[in-house]
Amino acid sequence: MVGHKVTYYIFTDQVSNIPAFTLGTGRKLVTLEAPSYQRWQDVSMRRMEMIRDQSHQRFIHEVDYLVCVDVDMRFSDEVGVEILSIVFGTLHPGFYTASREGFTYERRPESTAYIPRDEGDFYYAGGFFGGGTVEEVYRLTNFCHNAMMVDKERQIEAIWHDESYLNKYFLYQKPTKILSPEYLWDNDFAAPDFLKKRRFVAVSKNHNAIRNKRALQSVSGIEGNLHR
Ligand SMILES: CC(=O)N[C@H]1[C@@H](OP(=O)(O)OP(=O)(O)OC[C@H]2O[C@@H](n3ccc(=O)[nH]c3=O)[C@H](O)[C@@H]2O)O[C@H](CO)[C@H](O)[C@@H]1O
Ligand SMILES: [Mn+2]
Repeated sequence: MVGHKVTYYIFTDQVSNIPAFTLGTGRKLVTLEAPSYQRWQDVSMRRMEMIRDQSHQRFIHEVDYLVCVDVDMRFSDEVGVEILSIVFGTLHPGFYTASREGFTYERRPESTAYIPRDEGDFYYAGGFFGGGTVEEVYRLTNFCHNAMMVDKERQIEAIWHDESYLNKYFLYQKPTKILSPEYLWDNDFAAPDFLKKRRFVAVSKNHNAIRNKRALQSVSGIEGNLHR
């Protein structure tokens, strides 16, 4: 977004571990302290609540467009104002050629994220959406958080967590723009010839090791006990 003003809001429960950055012209970094959750699923899902609350309290007063991304991603080519819209979604790099039956939507009717087998156009990635007027991001995150809370009461959690609720939201509230997997790539997938640019790429990591580390820390008491 060269030539535009950009504020990076980083949610973290480890504020003191954020390294010093040298930011380009017009860039600003704001750290927002986030609560800790023991389960990685909750860490991921509770982002909806945090974004919703900050949209209302802060973002609406500070920015024109709000884009929400995973933290374990790297910009590796241009991502400009072409992404902006009223609200955008991004095709998941694992499912852009899949048929409807192949989408990993939540299929249990008991869940608020449920999508019937004869519905749904695309499978959207949880890691890049918004982009978005703050009002629209508020609506989206508010829907997802409330749906998660209903499911929590029912003791059910959607198969792909926040991503499943996002897909449910976009089923009936269609995004006004859809980004191609150039905008959310993962090098674990074989790249097709037509993928000319990898603009925003998942950092390779050992999911299990990281998730088990969280679980182990909670057993040893660093993050509280294992009760959930
Ligand atoms: C690229 C992409 O579409 N990613 C989605 C995919 O996750 P991923 O497989 O990419 O999972 P992930 O480990 O990146 O977790 C999702 C995100 O939650 C946050 N986090 C998670 C764990 C933790 O200990 N600390 C922390 O900060 C962080 O922003 C992270 O990027 O599926 C998740 C739900 O299952 C989310 O929908 C992600 O958006
Ligand atoms: Mn991720």
